[in-house]
Amino acid sequence: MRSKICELLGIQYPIFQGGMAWIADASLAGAVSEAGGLGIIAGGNAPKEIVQAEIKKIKEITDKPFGVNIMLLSPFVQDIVDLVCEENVPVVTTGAGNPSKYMARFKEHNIKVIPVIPSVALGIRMEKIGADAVIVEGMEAGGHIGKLTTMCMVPQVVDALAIPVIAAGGIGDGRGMAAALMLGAQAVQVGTRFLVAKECTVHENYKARIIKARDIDTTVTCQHFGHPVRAIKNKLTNEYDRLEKIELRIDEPDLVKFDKLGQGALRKAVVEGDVTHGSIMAGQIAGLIKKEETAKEIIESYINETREIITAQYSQWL
Ligand SMILES: O=C(O)COc1ccc(-c2c[nH]c(CNC(=O)Nc3ncc(Sc4ccccn4)s3)n2)cc1
Repeated sequence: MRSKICELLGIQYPIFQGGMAWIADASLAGAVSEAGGLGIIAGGNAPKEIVQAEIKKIKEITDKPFGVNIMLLSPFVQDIVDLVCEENVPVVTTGAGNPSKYMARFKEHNIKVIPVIPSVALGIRMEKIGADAVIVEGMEAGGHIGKLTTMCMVPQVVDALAIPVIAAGGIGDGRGMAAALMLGAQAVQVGTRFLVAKECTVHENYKARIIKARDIDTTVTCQHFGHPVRAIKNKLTNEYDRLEKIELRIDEPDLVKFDKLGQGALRKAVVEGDVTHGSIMAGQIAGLIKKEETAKEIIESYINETREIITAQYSQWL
């Protein structure tokens, strides 16, 4: 199962692992790349030396292609841009903002640049300034999200752009992957399913909450204040809801309260395992995920299920 994206990046399978902040380290990304997908190390909000250590680790784990995700809200974004150029990182994905100001620098260093886009308009702008492909991430995804769904945004971006589209958001098995390919995507990006990969180093409490999650267990906080984020409901999201109800009634809402509530929340869940007061960022597809598997088992199940659906089941509709 090869696509233009596989040729472009030199990967065996058209499956990216999402560069999830605080979560996507060399252990997870290295295992994904070794299994034939594109492992992606998270830049997140981390300083240069932390991300540099993960890049050096992944180069020891695999000689296959890998990527680094640059989260454009990070206070260290310029340092991470310098780092991916210095370390000859082959692929960069970007999120949570517009990477236009760094694009020339990436292209000078022959880096393949694949921005996450929340709309057709930004996709058109990214194509114009030289993006190699775009990741269309629907609001079904975990973490920081846009407003459109994967099902609606993918075909519209496919029609609007000539460069390849990678679909992300709500793709939890071969059914979602087959659907994304039918919508015109050349590959998929998977986040939530890789949270329960054996090589993922998130706290076991975090993994347990994903496995236990039902379809209705995620919610979106800060829809009106700052950056909308999807996570599993807990005391933290309840506190966000309480604050939002109060601040919505005020002419000049106090955004500092929301920043304070969110500070360190993801680390609290990922590292300390505090799934009551920490932020358990996860997508709506968490309800489909029932067990921990290796990255290799996850990737092979996506590929085998997608092949089965497109060859066997698809013909019944002809
Ligand atoms: O036109 C513009 O400037 C706006 O452009 C964009 C707006 C949004 C996006 C976007 C949405 N989703 C993504 C990719 N996904 C993500 O970036 N997911 C994330 N999860 C947790 C994160 S950590 C965080 C979260 C919020 C605040 C601070 N830190 S980042 N990019 C991309 C571009």
